[in-house]
Amino acid sequence: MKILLLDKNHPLINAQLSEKGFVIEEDHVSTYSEVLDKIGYFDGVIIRSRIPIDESFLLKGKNLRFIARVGAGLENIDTEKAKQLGISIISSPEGNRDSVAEHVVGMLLVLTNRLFIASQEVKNGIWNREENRGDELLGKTFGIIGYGNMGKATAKRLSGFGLKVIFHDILPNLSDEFATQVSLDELKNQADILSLHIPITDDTFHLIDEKFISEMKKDFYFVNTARGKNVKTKDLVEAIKSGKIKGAALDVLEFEKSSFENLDYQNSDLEFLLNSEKVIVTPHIAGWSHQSKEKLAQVIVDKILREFG
Ligand SMILES: NC(=O)c1ccc[n+]([C@@H]2O[C@H](COP(=O)([O-])OP(=O)(O)OC[C@H]3O[C@@H](n4cnc5c(N)ncnc54)[C@H](O)[C@@H]3O)[C@@H](O)[C@H]2O)c1
Ligand SMILES: O=C(O)[C@H](O)CO
Repeated sequence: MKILLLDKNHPLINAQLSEKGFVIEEDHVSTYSEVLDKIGYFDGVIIRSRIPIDESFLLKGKNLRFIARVGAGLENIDTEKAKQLGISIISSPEGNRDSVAEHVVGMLLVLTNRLFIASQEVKNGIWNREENRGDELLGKTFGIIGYGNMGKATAKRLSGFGLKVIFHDILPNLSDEFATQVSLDELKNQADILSLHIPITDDTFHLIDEKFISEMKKDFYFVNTARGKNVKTKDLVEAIKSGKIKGAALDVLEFEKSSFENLDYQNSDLEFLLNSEKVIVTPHIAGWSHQSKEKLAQVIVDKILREFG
């Protein structure tokens, strides 16, 4: 089989698949239309986020048998059309869920213990203990929306903190030893911390908006490592200003360009988030550890070999 590798990834993908007789072409530079011109020659494509796999792409790829995404989110792929055309979609959330879960815990502790602000102050000659008292996690309720790979891995990591972990998911009967499934209303009633772990779809676009936030019974901390577009940023900003959201840890932002490689900085809501003491922001790196780079690659290779080897 001929496979087109469209993004830079761990070299083990190319090495292991070549060894098994797959013919690999690596192309990290061609534009969408240049890729379209040649996609008909390939049996499989491996991507991260550089090129959208839309209907035109899939129709041009007459020989395509699979699209493999090095990562979890599949919003960059027209999965419905692929299904209709009998093209397999392979993703690799098992490869970056540990990294995401550790990132959530890390961001949460930084936020609730004011670690970043306190450290910056000391470095700037300010010794301010009173304003930098931490807010303990012990006894709080951590509410997860979306209990798949990322949500579950996060719940597992939190079990040692004395938190009650609850979650809401559209699929039933997912409770386990780490967390208890509740209705969305119940989650809104109980949660002191809200963490998103849902995909971005038409149903989850701007799920967190003014209405949702106002229905949260308590003031709460907010963590988002899912997608920026799950949140209506204007409403998030208002809730931080009003104190309803006590602090936000954001790995993803609505203003990311599609390649996840930069931000659209021309926006006043973004400006607020970047300047607010109550907000910490990372550049879409929750699933981007040294280890996940290799694990994601290995998951992709193993799944391709299982199906097509
Ligand atoms: N920041 C990062 O680096 C990073 C890394 C990995 C994944 N992600 C994001 O996390 C998302 C989740 O990944 P995953 O592997 O856990 O996906 P998953 O499919 O394993 O789990 C998602 C869960 O959300 C549930 N869900 C869907 N819509 C819902 C809704 N409206 N309300 C409640 N639950 C709903 C699904 O039933 C499913 O159980 C990805 O789609 C991606 O956007 C981000
Ligand atoms: O979906 C994922 O795996 C990460 O967000 C990187 O795209």
